[in-house]
Amino acid sequence: MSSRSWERGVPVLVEVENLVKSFPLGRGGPVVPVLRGITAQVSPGEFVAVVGPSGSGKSTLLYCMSGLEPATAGEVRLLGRTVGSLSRNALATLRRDHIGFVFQSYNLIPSLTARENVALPARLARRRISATEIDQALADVGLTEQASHRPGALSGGQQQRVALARVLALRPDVVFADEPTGALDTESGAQVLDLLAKVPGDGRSLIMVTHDLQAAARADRVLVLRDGVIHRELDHPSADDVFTAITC
Ligand SMILES: Nc1ncnc2c1ncn2[C@@H]1O[C@H](COP(=O)(O)OP(=O)(O)OP(=O)(O)O)[C@@H](O)[C@H]1O
Repeated sequence: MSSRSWERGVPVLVEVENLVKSFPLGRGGPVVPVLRGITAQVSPGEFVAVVGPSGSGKSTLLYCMSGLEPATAGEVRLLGRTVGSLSRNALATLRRDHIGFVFQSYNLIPSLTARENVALPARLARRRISATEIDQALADVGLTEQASHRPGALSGGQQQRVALARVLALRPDVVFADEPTGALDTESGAQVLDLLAKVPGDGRSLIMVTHDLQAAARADRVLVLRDGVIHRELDHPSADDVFTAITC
């Protein structure tokens, strides 16, 4: 890469350069490109939304950016480390210590209480996290009273807030969110979005895939994907701007 941003003294948390990702079309079928040369950077404190038509490659971009999916070609750097050159363990450690994920499906363990679900990743990662920190994470998402409830006794919005508390308790530098409000009603979705929107305010970055124009309009920057390339990039757009960029 010609001018690495951190070499110029500009902190960048996530950087992709000419990212290409291809998948085989069915078993033994031809390999088709889904991402066809994407270059983007995300700085600390930024909220970046990724929008675009269904199948344009939004989730694939998120998974490649976060190191969950290997790139077919091009470079992905997380906190200045080139993902493709890391060992599987080093990548897992980097993700564990710096990255958080929020999915549309909350992925909570049904047999564990909200508090236990929040504590689990830290325990698995052998990270010290106090009971006070766990309680604070649940309080931050407004679920103090539900701390001992199991997911089955919580609404979808509450479950997503537990999932968010689970991520935020580990204080990741970058939070990746894939349609985090996609399964929620308007009010629950707005609550989850309000909480997510605080992440960049705390100096961390939030990268969120969404179909929700209003949600995208809260981002500092919106990447509009079409057919696996960045079709438009918008700064502080309105929901109407986002709609126009997706459809035109
Ligand atoms: N693991 C995979 N194997 C094969 N093809 C895949 C895989 N993951 C994604 N694809 C294909 O890549 C294309 C883009 O998928 P992706 O989920 O990234 O799009 P998207 O923009 O997030 O779509 P949506 O808005 O519907 O969620 C689709 O055609 C999809 O079928």
